[in-house]
Amino acid sequence: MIHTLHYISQHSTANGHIENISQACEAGCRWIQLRIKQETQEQVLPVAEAVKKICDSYGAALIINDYPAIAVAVGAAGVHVGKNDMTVKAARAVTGPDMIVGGTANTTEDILQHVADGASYVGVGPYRFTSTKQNLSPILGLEGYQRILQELRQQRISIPVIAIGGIQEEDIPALLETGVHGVAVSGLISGAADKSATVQRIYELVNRQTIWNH
Ligand SMILES: Cc1ncc(COP(=O)(O)OP(=O)(O)O)c(N)n1
Ligand SMILES: Cc1ncsc1CCOP(=O)(O)O
Ligand SMILES: [Mg+2]
Repeated sequence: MIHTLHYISQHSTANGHIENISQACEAGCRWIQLRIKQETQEQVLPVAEAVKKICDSYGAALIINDYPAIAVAVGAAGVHVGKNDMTVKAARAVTGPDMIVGGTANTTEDILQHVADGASYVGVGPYRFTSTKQNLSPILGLEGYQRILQELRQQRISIPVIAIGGIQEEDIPALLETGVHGVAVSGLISGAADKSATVQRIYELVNRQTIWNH
């Protein structure tokens, strides 16, 4: 089952990612994506091994950003790949059929391709501008999600859509109303003064909507 709250790590150092993920787990996050940019696969591997142990101790699922081979090597739950990484099909060829493979999408066409390639979920964004990621695709806004989710329903396409990009707590109810399955956030939790309280409020928002939708 794809969770409704995805936490994406961010820090400038390897140890910072480990600390960052420990804190997110301690605050209650149970779906963690290790996202280290501007490091080699060799440098990311030991960090992935360390955070896998942390995630296991909290019963949290670990997704590795960009590197399917690392996801396989550390026994992570899955991998997330974007347009500049590789296709979902290529990632799936590395992970095999059972691992979670997520793909980034900015359009309905992107989503259809990921579905055809065997994606488990799609990360769709950005919702709004964010400084967490560089070279953003066109901003979708609420209208973008309304249009894309409607197109998916019209085409009878069913795949968990995870909204991402600059998402704040107050955005979540309206985003879920569009039909998205959940949200992926980084800055909202990384920068929170009280991470536990923030995570608890986000879970209440995403889970309340899940109950309404079913
Ligand atoms: C859940 C989720 N959605 C989208 C992304 C973005 O992935 P990508 O486009 O490959 O960009 P980077 O994160 O690698 O900079 C994501 N990581 N997670
Ligand atoms: C990885 C990624 N992909 C699109 S926006 C984004 C960053 C999400 O982080 P934040 O929640 O801090 O905007
Ligand atoms: Mg990527």
